[in-house]
Amino acid sequence: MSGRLASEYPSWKKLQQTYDSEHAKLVLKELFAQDPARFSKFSKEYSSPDGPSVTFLLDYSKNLITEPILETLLSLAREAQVETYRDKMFAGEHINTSEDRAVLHVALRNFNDFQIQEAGVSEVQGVLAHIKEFSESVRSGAWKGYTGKKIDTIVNIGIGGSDLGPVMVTEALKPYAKRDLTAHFVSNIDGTHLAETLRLCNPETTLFIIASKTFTTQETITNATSARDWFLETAKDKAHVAKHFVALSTNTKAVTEFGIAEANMFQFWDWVGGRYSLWSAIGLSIALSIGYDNFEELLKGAHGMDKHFKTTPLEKNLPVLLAVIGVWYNDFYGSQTHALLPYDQYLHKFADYFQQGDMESNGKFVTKGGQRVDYQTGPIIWGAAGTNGQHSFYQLVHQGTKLIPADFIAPATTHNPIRNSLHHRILLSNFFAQPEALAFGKTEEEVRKEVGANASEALIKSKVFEGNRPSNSILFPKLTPATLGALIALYEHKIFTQGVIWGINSFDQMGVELGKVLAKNILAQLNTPEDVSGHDSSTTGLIHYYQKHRQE
Ligand SMILES: O=P(O)(O)OC[C@H]1O[C@H](O)[C@H](O)[C@@H](O)[C@@H]1O
Repeated sequence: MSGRLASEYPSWKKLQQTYDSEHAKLVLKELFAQDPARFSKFSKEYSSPDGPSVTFLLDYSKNLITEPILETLLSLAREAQVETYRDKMFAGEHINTSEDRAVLHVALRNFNDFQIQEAGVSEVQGVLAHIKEFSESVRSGAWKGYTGKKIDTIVNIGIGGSDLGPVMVTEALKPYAKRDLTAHFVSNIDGTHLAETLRLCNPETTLFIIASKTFTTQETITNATSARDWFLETAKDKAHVAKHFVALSTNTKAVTEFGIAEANMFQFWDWVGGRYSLWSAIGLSIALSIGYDNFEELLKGAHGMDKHFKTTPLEKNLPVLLAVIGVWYNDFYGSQTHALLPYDQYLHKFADYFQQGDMESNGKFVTKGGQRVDYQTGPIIWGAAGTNGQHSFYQLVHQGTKLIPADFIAPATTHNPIRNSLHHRILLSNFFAQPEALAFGKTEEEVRKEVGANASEALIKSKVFEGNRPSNSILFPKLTPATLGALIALYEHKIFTQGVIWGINSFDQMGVELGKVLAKNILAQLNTPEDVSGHDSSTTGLIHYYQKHRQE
């Protein structure tokens, strides 16, 4: 984040030399055989420094690293001044330089530990009190709809960071949810998303939460306006909007212009990045679903991880360890992607969430100083809940030609111990088996023994697992709100650390602008073929084909 090219650091050069001369010798099977203490050297148990108890085990021993390699990776983090930039973030310095903004999601979950000077930070507690009061009144039934009925459905209308966090967390913490308060999330501008959701809603008992930091996002404002039209078809009187629409935003003017009173607005600030905003007012749907106390546990769990990140030496600092190991694969092994594989159905949106969290943060080719990087930055993040992925894409992860580092994530205890936790034991046996299979594979010799003398050479080769495919494993006692908070913060700080090493600004998102501008221009040209101008022949041809075939 200093804006320097990472490839100029002495440790980067050393890592390149190490990779060139040693990577062929980095064989997990041998590394484990040579060192019986490998697991204890390369695993760490996290315990929350204070607040609600959170513990988990991070096992990073199945990575293609040795102690000297890890030391050099940590030196790289030091040369890139990760600690200095971390402290600048926590102090409220404007490290988002292109937008001249502080980056203070840590202030949203700060329970009086960090002293942060920035406008708005002193208002955080007031907004939390507003969230508490409002969510309790909706959940208790004290808040009534326009015909005097209690709210039984909430619809969060938002996109990107104003959608993905609330969806992921409400799904993850469903065991804590009020089951008679149904939560829906509408994000896509495709009218189908709203139409299919409204089919499930009763205007008398539905609360719409319009979530948009800017309150100018085309999808959200269009969906919100259509939802209001739908509501008024039944409710008729505009005065009833106040009981059924609230806004989560930084833009008071646009919210009031939309017709939502300031009293029904939950404020946040420009130093909350969209993809880091679930901890802010954007988390209202979470608080409504799981209750304010659980929402606060989520914040406290994250705060514990913030303290860990802020105070722990780099060699024991879990987000930093994940970050530098990721850099090793991304920049030296040439891995293009990183898979997030939670063995927990409740975490089925975890990878979706971190697609934005990571790829919008670190998908940048220019350093903070404006130089084109000469190395890879953010990986492609993807994944799915286990064991589903095993029956679709794991074939490629095991035997394909690409190296795909993966994080396996699982709870020791399930919220649904059906058949005496039989399901969970089967699930976890897979959680243990997959990293083992990836790391150690199956040799040709082993295959030969198994298939017998008559098997063809081709069959034997096709059954070989080369192994040596790296992974991290994260195992925690149970998926509680605080544990989830800590896990999310773990990845947030991993992303931060990698961004600093790569010298990029992880907190702007210029790359989403061009498409928006072009779409606006095209929208004005869609009516008639004569209006279509200024495009290449492909774009023109596509628009003309649409104009010929649409039925509206
Ligand atoms: O919350 P909003 O202002 O509506 O923004 C919603 C989303 O849209 C933008 O395009 C950004 O890329 C995202 O970072 C943001 O989360």
